Amino acid sequence: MSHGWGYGATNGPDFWADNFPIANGPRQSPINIVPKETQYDPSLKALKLRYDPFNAKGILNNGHSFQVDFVDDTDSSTLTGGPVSGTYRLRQFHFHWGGSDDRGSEHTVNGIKFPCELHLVHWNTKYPSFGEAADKPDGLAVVGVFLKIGAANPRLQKVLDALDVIKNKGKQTTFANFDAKTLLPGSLDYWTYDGSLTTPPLLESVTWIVLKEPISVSPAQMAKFRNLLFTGEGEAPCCMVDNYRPPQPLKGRQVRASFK
Ligand SMILES: NS(=O)(=O)c1ccc(C(=O)NCCc2c[nH]cn2)cc1
Ligand SMILES: [Cu+2]
Ligand SMILES: [Zn+2]
Repeated sequence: MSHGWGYGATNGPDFWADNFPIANGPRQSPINIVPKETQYDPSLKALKLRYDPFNAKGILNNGHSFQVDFVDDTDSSTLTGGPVSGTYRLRQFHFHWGGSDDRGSEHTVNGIKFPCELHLVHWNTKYPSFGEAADKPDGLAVVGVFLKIGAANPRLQKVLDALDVIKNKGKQTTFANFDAKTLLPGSLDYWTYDGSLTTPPLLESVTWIVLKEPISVSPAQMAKFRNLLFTGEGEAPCCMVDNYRPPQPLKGRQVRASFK
């Protein structure tokens, strides 16, 4: 992906508004979630995530994170229920992480940063494709999962073991037969709010569904994330770390909770 934006001192989040003025829009993401200020909404449905491992396709270093892409030409890996109506198809998942365990997540809870955050990206099948859905107010639904330091998470291992071959920007490899459901915590209790992509083009098209329960990751596993490079082969190497946007103004938005 050749794009000028990044997370560096001269092209990071503070500069994104220069080329993407929506960066200062009314429904930007991520946000700081203050549980005491969220509103329990009994009308919110349970989140229904049905993922078919057969849909996993490949894993790519796109120069700002790495993503696992899914075949999304049928309704075999979907998100339904929760705060959304209709059917959303899983397109990809990716992560954001820090250079050390004290930072890395995009959403924060009571101002607390987690070392890493997983995003499972889905698009609304009322539109013909991801590209068509990406700029519609109800086009995307992203499930956010916090990772907190603890015991090594065996479910992450297959993803982490693939990172050695996609160290540089633009590298990709096949990634078959992966069940993304194994990355989810035991509880699907969530907070939800209307937001945006957290990277340029920062489109205000995302219904955010942030799970309350984190999954675990060990320090050694975090080191594997930090082994990736923002840079392409032959360029001066720059470690892929701190690829997170800080929380954005709530601007009057309500954050609803699916649980008491
Ligand atoms: N962090 S997030 O809000 O979940 C998120 C999810 C998806 C995209 C996305 O599809 N971006 C458009 C095209 C592109 C450019 N570079 C790589 N993909 C960006 C951010
Ligand atoms: Cu890109
Ligand atoms: Zn993301």
